Amino acid sequence: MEAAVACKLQYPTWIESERFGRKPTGSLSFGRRLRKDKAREIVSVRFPVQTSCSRRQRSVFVVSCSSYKNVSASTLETGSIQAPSDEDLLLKNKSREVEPYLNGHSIYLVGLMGSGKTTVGKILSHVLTYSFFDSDKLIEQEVNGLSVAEIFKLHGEGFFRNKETEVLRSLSSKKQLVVSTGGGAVVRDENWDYMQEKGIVVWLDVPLEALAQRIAAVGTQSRPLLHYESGDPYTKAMKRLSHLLQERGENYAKANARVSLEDIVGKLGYGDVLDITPTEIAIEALEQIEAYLKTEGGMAFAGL
Ligand SMILES: Nc1ncnc2c1ncn2[C@@H]1O[C@H](COP(=O)(O)OP(=O)(O)OP(=O)(O)O)[C@@H](O)[C@H]1O
Ligand SMILES: O=C(O)C1=C[C@@H](O)[C@@H](O)[C@H](O)C1
Repeated sequence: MEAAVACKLQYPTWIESERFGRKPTGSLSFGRRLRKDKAREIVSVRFPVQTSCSRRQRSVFVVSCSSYKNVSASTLETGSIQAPSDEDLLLKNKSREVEPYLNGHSIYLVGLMGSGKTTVGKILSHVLTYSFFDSDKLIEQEVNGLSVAEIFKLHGEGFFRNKETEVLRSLSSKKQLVVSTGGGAVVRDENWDYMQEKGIVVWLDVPLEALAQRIAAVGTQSRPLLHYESGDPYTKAMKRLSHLLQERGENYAKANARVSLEDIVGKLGYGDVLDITPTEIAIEALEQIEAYLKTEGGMAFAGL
């Protein structure tokens, strides 16, 4: 067992050096002699063949360990190693390409709750060196630090929507922002006027099943619009989100740019939208923003 633990601690460094030293596919193995019983410990690491279309370099590995006399290997560790530099570099390059077209305009992310507006928004703001704001958080600050769920409960949805419009108005005159908006911000026309005064609106279009899975993973407590449904968190989220998408689908579709996770799966050759990283979504967002800004309407908007 001690030997097993030692392997576990030692191998990540070894795997890393192998990974960069040679193509991380196929399998590798080596052994060493254990001092006490002179048994030979065999360690093997398996890397599957990589898909070349991926924007990231991820190697899934399986580390197993067995003694010489008992060759049935027990798996010590499975996992994946990611080289973030590829994705990060692509993101950086894309942002450099898009910046002149963007010309300082803000980015407003819209989409159903759980679509990743905050997660992706923070990545975009960081790479563009823009300021990040979450409109739900700004509303909470305005209302003495009450949570969105408490605001709904104490003051009602109408009050919350008015605060949301006030917050968007206060941001509308500013440039170089990335704003994660509330899921329902798209329903009021005046909110669109504020968002588009100096900003581009980007819709994160995520399949409902993926949204419901993400929301179920963190629970539905902080999301008051899901409280009316019955069932387990996944079922509650699915029911409510499908209604909301029916109600708001046309509004989301008014966005200047759409980032479809299903399209990304197709582009990158992945099996599932759950395989897409937030950075890959941020890259796609920049690509879609660039495509919009290269249209006649987009160029006129950005003053180019
Ligand atoms: N690409 C992704 N893959 C997996 N999980 C993600 C991804 N993007 C976001 N998540 C997770 O989904 C949850 C919701 O993400 P996030 O808070 O960014 O969404 P949101 O659109 O801002 O939600 P809300 O409008 O409800 O505030 C979080 O737990 C986050 O970690
Ligand atoms: O979809 C919605 O209407 C909402 C989404 C959240 O971001 C919050 O703005 C609030 O819970 C309402």
